[in-house]
Amino acid sequence: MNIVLEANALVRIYPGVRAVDGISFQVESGECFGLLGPNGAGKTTTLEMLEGIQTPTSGAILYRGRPLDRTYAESIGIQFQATALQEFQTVGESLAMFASLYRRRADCAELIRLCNLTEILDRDTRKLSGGQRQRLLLAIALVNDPDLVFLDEPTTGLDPQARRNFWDLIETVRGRGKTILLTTHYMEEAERLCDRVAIVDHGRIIAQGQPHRMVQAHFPAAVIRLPTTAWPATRALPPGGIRRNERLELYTDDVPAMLIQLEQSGADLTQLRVATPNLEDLFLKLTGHALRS
Ligand SMILES: Nc1ncnc2c1ncn2[C@@H]1O[C@H](COP(=O)(O)OP(=O)(O)OP(=O)(O)O)[C@@H](O)[C@H]1O
Repeated sequence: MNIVLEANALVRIYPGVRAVDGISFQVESGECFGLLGPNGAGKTTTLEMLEGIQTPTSGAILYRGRPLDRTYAESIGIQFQATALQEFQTVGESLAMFASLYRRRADCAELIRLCNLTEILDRDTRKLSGGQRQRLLLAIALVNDPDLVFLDEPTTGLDPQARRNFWDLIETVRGRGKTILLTTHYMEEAERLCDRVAIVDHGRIIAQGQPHRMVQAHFPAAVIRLPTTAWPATRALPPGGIRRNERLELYTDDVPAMLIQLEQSGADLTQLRVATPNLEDLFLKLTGHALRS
């Protein structure tokens, strides 16, 4: 296992807030590692410590086995949640300006192709759509050809199509051997992009591992959902059945047997849905509250 980045018992206390409360994980070379959690969980604060922008209150960070030093900034690329772009600059000028800040540089023409910026190179950066802006910010994060790339909620605010396009782009970047550490509060994003995720809540990691394995470890293979009105009011719920947000949920490894049982109980199956449990279900199970409020 080739560990690129290591967070050991990181703590960050702001006045009155324990934003990060003892977070530890390791990021392996070439993987996409995700910090998944709701707003305010402490993801950005954790990322900023790992980027060398914030100093931990306590704990240690190692890059390739050593404490962060002055050369670290040359090895990493950062896509911030909000980057102020210089006004009155085009996309091309903006990229060139950021490139000039580094000794090590990516091939700019290649970067422009990769991030699909060719058509908008001469556009004023204030006139970009959400997706175009994120592609430019990713190009800026890659401008020094970093080994390790930090993406802080890279698709927040994008429409579903732009989000999917951006996921493809992140996968291409990862396919080129970059190690990626991203934060997200989108479960689908973590499941689609991340080799491993750490689920963060109230400044702590409550579970970490490969998304599908984490879900498998906590749930049977399927979840059957019915409106609560579909269940006969006078009958007790089947074993393991739970009521949640006007819905009845039944987790099972044997869907046909459960369907027979439901039918025999007199349940109305017309609006029945069968789904595979996911990270969102896991978050709810572990914390008692939803990932997205
Ligand atoms: N500079 C600061 N001063 C005081 N409190 C802060 C500061 N920055 C963050 N916090 C608090 O620390 C906690 C964690 O915030 P953080 O931004 O790291 O969470 P997050 O998971 O990244 O959420 P978001 O998705 O909203 O960015 C929150 O309670 C937040 O209000």
